[in-house]
Amino acid sequence: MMDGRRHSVDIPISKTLVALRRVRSLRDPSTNAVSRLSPLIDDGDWENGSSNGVSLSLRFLNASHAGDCDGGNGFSRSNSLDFKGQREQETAELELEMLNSKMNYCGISCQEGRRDEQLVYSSPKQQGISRDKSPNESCCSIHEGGGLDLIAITPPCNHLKDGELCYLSTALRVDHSKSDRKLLRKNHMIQSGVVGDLASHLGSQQCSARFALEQTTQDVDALDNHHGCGLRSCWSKSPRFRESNHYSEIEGLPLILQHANETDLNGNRNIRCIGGELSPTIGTPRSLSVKFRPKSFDDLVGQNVIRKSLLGAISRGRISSFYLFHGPRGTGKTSASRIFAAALNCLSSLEQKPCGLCRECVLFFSGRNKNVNEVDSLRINRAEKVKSLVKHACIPPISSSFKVFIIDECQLLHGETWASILNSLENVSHHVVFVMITPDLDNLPRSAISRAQRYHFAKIKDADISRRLERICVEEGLESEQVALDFIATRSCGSLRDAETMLDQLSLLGKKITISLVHELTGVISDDELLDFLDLALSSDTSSTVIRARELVRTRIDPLQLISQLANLIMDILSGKCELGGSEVKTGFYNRYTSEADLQKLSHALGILSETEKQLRISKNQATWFTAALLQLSSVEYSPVDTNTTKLCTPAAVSIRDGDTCSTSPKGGSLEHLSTAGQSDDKLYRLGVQDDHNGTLDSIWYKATEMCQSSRLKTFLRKQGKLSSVFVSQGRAVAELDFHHRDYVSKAEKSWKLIANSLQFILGCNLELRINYVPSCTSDSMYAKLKRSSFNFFSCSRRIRWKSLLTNEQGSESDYAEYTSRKPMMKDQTLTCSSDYEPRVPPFESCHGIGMEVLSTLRNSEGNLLSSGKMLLNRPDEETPRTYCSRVDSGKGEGCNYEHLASSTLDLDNQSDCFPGTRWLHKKFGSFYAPQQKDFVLSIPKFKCSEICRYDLEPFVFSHRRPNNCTQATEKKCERR
Ligand SMILES: Nc1ncnc2c1ncn2[C@@H]1O[C@H](COP(=O)(O)OP(=O)(O)OP(=O)(O)O)[C@@H](O)[C@H]1O
Ligand SMILES: [Zn+2]
Repeated sequence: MMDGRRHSVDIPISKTLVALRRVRSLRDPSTNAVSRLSPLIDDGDWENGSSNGVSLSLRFLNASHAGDCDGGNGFSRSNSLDFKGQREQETAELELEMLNSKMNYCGISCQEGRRDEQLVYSSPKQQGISRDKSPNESCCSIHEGGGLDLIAITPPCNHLKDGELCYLSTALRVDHSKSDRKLLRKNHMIQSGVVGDLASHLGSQQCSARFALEQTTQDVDALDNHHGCGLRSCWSKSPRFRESNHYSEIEGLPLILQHANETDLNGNRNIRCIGGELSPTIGTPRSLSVKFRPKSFDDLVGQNVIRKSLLGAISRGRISSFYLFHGPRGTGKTSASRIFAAALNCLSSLEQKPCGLCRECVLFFSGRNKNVNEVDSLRINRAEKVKSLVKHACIPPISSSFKVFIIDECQLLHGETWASILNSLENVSHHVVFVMITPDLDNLPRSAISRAQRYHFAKIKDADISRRLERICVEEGLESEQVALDFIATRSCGSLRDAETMLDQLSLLGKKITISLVHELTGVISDDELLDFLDLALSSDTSSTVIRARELVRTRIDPLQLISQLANLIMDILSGKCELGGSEVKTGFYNRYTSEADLQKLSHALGILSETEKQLRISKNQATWFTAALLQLSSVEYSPVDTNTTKLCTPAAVSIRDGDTCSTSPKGGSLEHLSTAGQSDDKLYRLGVQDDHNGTLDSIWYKATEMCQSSRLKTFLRKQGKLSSVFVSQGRAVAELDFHHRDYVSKAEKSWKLIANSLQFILGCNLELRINYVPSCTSDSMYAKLKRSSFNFFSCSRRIRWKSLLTNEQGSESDYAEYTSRKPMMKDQTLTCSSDYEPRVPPFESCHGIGMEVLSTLRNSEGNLLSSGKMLLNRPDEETPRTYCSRVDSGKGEGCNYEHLASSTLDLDNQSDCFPGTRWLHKKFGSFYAPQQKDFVLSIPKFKCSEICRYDLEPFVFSHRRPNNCTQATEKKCERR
């Protein structure tokens, strides 16, 4: 064993002597550690290794050191994993690469005892390649015709214990001859690479040998640190690394991002994990999320299917050339892409990849693997850049199995860039893999999406996030309350990065992470406080509610935040997420709100809050809106008949229409009394109606017409029009304006905007205006009936409803269709569809898919509400989308096909082309199903219907829950979607 370790190096003698001197000069003054080398060097044999060189063989001092290192079987018994299997090919590739680049290249390899061999690479100028095969010898050999200084250091591995890593480092000093330097400069090549990194792992013993050879125009030190091997004390510096990157060097621009710091950290941390030690060179990570970035698939939280699928692809060797990782932010897409890249090149024969030990892994995690590139998606938008990238991609990888391009935020790529990359996919080598990452799949070209293997990174479950935070707290030595971590998890909306960032911030406070601390930091109130507050708001104690609301707003809480907290809380209650138990406040609350009526009250409250949330976003006077909304919460009363509908066209309304001032407009009364006759169960209330109006419809109409600039119009409206009803409910008014002639209706519609604005001004709240044709001879009861069966969805104005009123009392859809106006009712209007939601089983269909009731509101370009309605969407499956809508004013669960409804209410000339009803809805809503997520946002792109009118659709905000009667089969469908 004494001679068992022998590093044989062939170098010119003159250079060798210089090298020796340099070795001594490299003594670490703090530890004097280089002195350990002296015996090695002293013990070295100088041999003539080639015709014009000298071979330097270095032996381990004694066999026991080596034995310590390899567990008694010699270092040569190291397990080099797959490294051997690929070495020959790689060797050839490396040689080729080096020869091509006219570089002198030195190779060092560490071998198993069975197949010890010495690989030496040299440029054509060099005198030869020596292969020295001597069992039980670990050799380093270098030929360098042009002059080479070499220092070989073999640390005495006498401190190794089981499970520790031992790094055998070889430091080489390479001086190129002047001519070589010139050559290098000429070629603008700076080459560095690790020729041989061998990590060995055998049983409980881990012994990793790492050889680094870096060849640059300057001196290069390849260093490694480790406790136990004493190398850390030998070399106090971290490895100096000069990135080699053909692509960026060719371009002169660093298109390929190298996260030097981060990957360094990664690398060090990875080594630390394996070896169980902290690297002394590690800098302090900038954040917890950087520090705890997953390094293996096992570290990836909550993405099990993706992990299995990617590992399966690797183990079966079925690697696609184009992957697309998409999903919400902070869910691990970037991390997974890096792990995948590492796993693709990992040399381990084990299933678990990346192993973190093999040469490729070590290179990768130290950020030195030139075959894994992160590309700046903005920069490659330039034609020449993408061309160059594609060119680079066409060159097969040299030393690794795969060349991987990771393009983050690929939604920023231009169409031409996509085209170039996609076109190149067929030409690139089988060993090139593109991993595109985006949080926004909708903004990618269809051609890209369809060609990629897509992986959706779902939001991470709160429980998983909480567990991860707990682990981080343990590792970081942070004291924390479980409930605080749970709260952070809930607040982070499925993004682990958000959660980690919040934890990071909290950790800076240097205190135990408690729930109150979290509340303080995030500016929210606790659940108990919130429940108390909700309780108060739902009670009729107006003054206490206002006082408390003011208090909260004045102190610390943002109204918008509070509204959304309240909405979330109500949603949790309605969905049964808040279970009985917990604090006293909670129990008390749940005990009080158990009946159907209470739940309805809550769902009404949810509607109000959601509406208010929208108002708050655009309002400067948030506190007022906030308080007004709170006061509305208590106004909602349970109506067992139909609590979800706003009564617009009821017999009561007819009586109002007739100016039943007794019941509709008491003296000096306010609008809240206008329509209460016969509907005591639906308490309507007034919002902002000015008191100087006497409240009668006639007076309102008079005031409104007063505002008309044109006297002709004023006269016309006063003479022919009649304000038949005004209802104010939940902060918005619905006004019905009747005309006895169709031509008048048309004329009035031309000025609908003006009328709506005037009424809005008078009433002081949002308004939905309906212009109706009512034949003068229609009786009240008939009128009421007809109105009840009319459709009022998306209506900003109505015109002829029933032509044959006198002959056909009931009317029919064909009548309706026949007399629906063929002219656009709105021009250049902005239609804003905002949605609330209430999962409801379609009343007219059994639940095939997901039923969802959507409250859609129509606003004008000023943001004022013109119309609102509820529609019930039910999409049974992908192939046969069916969308239904229930009429807002029917109240009986009547539904109609949306296509019909859309065309009828929107009154378009050519509905099939311009507004293809169901198809439109399907197109717009088709992508919004994300049942696995509780809340999601649907962004609807601008929808243009150029010939008829313009409708801009604002983003929808949905919260989705499944209908109660969703069967198991349906559930499965839901899941799939
Ligand atoms: N699934 C996960 N498992 C473990 N850690 C995660 C996971 N997702 C996110 N993280 C944490 O969040 C940080 C950021 O993750 P990553 O960059 O991979 O997310 P991303 O989905 O790519 O986000 P973005 O779309 O914003 O780029 C990681 O460093 C890690 O600490
Ligand atoms: Zn590996």
